Amino acid sequence: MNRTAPFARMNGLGNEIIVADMRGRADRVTPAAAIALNADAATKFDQIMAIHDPRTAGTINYIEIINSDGTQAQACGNGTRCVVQALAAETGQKVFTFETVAGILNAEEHADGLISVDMGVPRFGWRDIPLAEEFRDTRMIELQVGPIDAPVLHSPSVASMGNPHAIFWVDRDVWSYELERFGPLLENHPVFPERANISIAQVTARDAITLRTWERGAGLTRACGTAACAAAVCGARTRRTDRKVTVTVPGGPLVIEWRDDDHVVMTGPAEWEFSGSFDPATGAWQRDTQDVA
Ligand SMILES: N[C@H](CCC[C@H](N)C(=O)O)C(=O)O
Repeated sequence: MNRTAPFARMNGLGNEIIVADMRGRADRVTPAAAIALNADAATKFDQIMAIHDPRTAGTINYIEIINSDGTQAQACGNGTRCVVQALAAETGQKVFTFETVAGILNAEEHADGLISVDMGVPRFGWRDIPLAEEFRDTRMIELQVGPIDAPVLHSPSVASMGNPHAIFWVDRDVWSYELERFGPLLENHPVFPERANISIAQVTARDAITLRTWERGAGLTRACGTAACAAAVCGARTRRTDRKVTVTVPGGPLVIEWRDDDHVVMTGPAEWEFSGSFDPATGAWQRDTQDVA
């Protein structure tokens, strides 16, 4: 087996993604390789989307998701759009069915280049999020954090899109909160036994949310697709928003629709940056010469 595997450096609304082509290989991207790639400014990433051979009939690939701290994630919306764009460019296919830890995802690249991913169904039970104790109403759980000299975050909605999310609703500009200070405290709060992605959401219309996210295992990112989905379904559950909303994250807008069949469909862009090859065991990499501008 060749020591190195191809990769594409991409982004989904600024969420920095490495799409690693692990097809035809028996090995996996190691946490050490992820941490080494993230330590290099040129390949610093939020998530690695490792494309493996299919594990379930009817799917074309199994996608393993690794956060920049080396931990595994069950779902990644922006990264899935990057995988779709990379495979569409390679194969000419426009419709895809992937398997991830969170389940089977269907996706499509549209003629305008935007990509829609069916992110599956949201889960709201306290055991599904998961939470460390029983909360009967996950539309709002009692959780408070924040020093007395700053706006306090409290009473989040919680949901799972395969990965855990807490959405703190605010009525001030989302940039007026020190998410870099509160984020790690909340990510690691004991109420979240598997940690959690922490978002601040401001509803600006029945069909519009502004969102910032401190991601589990990655920190502040310019976009979090599953958080946008979680904010959309929690907005509808708490009657703040309709079931189709535009969620504007620092990197740009995502359109999220919580369909009547309970599936959540996210639509947005993906962008290729450069390609290279890397050693999945160590993270040593080199850029492809032909794409150097
Ligand atoms: N940090 C997340 C995974 C990536 C989510 C985000 N990048 C997205 O686009 O959904 C977690 O550990 O659950």
